Amino acid sequence: MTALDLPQLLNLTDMETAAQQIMPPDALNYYASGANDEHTLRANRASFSRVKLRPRVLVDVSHIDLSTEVLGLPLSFPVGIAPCAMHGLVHPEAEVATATAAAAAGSLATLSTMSHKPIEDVAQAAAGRMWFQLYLYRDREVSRDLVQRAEAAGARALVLTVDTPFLGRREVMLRSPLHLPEGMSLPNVGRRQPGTEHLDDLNYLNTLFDPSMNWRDLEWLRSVTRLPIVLKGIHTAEDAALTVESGGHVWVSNHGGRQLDTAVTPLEVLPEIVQAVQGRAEIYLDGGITRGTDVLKAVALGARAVFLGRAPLYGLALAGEAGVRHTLELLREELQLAMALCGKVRLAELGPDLLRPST
Ligand SMILES: Cc1cc2nc3c(=O)[nH]c(=O)nc-3n(C[C@H](O)[C@H](O)[C@H](O)COP(=O)(O)O)c2cc1C
Ligand SMILES: CCCCC(=O)C(=O)O
Repeated sequence: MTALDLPQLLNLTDMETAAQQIMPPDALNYYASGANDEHTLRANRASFSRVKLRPRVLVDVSHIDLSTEVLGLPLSFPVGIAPCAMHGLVHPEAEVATATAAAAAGSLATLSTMSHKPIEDVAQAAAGRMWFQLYLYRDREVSRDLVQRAEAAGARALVLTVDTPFLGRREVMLRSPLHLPEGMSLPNVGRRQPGTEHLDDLNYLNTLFDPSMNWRDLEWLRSVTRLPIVLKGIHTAEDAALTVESGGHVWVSNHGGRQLDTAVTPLEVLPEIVQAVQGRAEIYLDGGITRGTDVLKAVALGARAVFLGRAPLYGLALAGEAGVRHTLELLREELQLAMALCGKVRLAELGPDLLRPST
């Protein structure tokens, strides 16, 4: 598909369907899968449609302002790109294309530890609009080096993923293991350790993560960086409170349904998390966002911004940077219209009164 064909794709689901028709089977299995029975994967999307909107009328909506700030960085609308591993499975420009698109849209890209492109190249493309996601390795020296490279390259925050002591059980991947194509190495992962030849690529990466990671490791992380720290994978008020006490920001996520199946969905726990945080930290959310109204609902319940996981990957698979741009622009247009139809002109006007919970 070329950039010229993109306007035929009217929404993120059209893009997903089109991308899935052209993606290599390995990439499709890896991107689309969730854990176990995929209940949580489906529930993430369903949680948005269950919440109904209470629009107000007779408001002058001729000018709508979608702008916001995350950790002091201005965003043209409250949507960023979540960290996803291995963009190179679907496009040779990989994370560089994604970051370029995010920068052009006035958005923000979070670079995964498991990227195909080096941190410095992506940071340059992101032009200051990049966060770096960290998987804490057993080998702390490797993690320290990654953190310091990200900081030196201009990352604006560190996103520590806390829901992945071990990778979830994605049965699609067990049936059809991922083998990275020859020459497609991950620059933030050193040479493969001898004695691991029997493991497929995902299972090998899994062995690098440190399952002993706990709250005390945040002190170590703080000692090696001055960047703000965001904890990604918070599901409960209890952990949100601990995050704030440790000086971090809260990213509500169940990893796109890829970790603990039947875990709570981000939208349904957002109210308890907002109450626990009490304005002391920023709160973000990801999982299942495909519509402007989804963004609106998350912001109305207290998220400062939301992040997209799979959707930009489908855009990238279809048309590289232009495809990711299209994903972001569709969502921006939908959000703008949803604001107008709700009688709201600024994000600060969105609150729980806009919503009617499911009965
Ligand atoms: C293919 C794929 C790779 C992912 N890789 C990472 C990763 O490297 N680090 C991380 O913290 N989260 C990772 N995630 C989780 C996403 O950051 C995000 O939480 C999730 O995809 C959001 O749900 P959505 O796909 O429904 O938007 C990955 C998700 C997918 C689909
Ligand atoms: C070993 C890479 C893990 C990436 C990840 O977080 C995911 O696939 O969900």
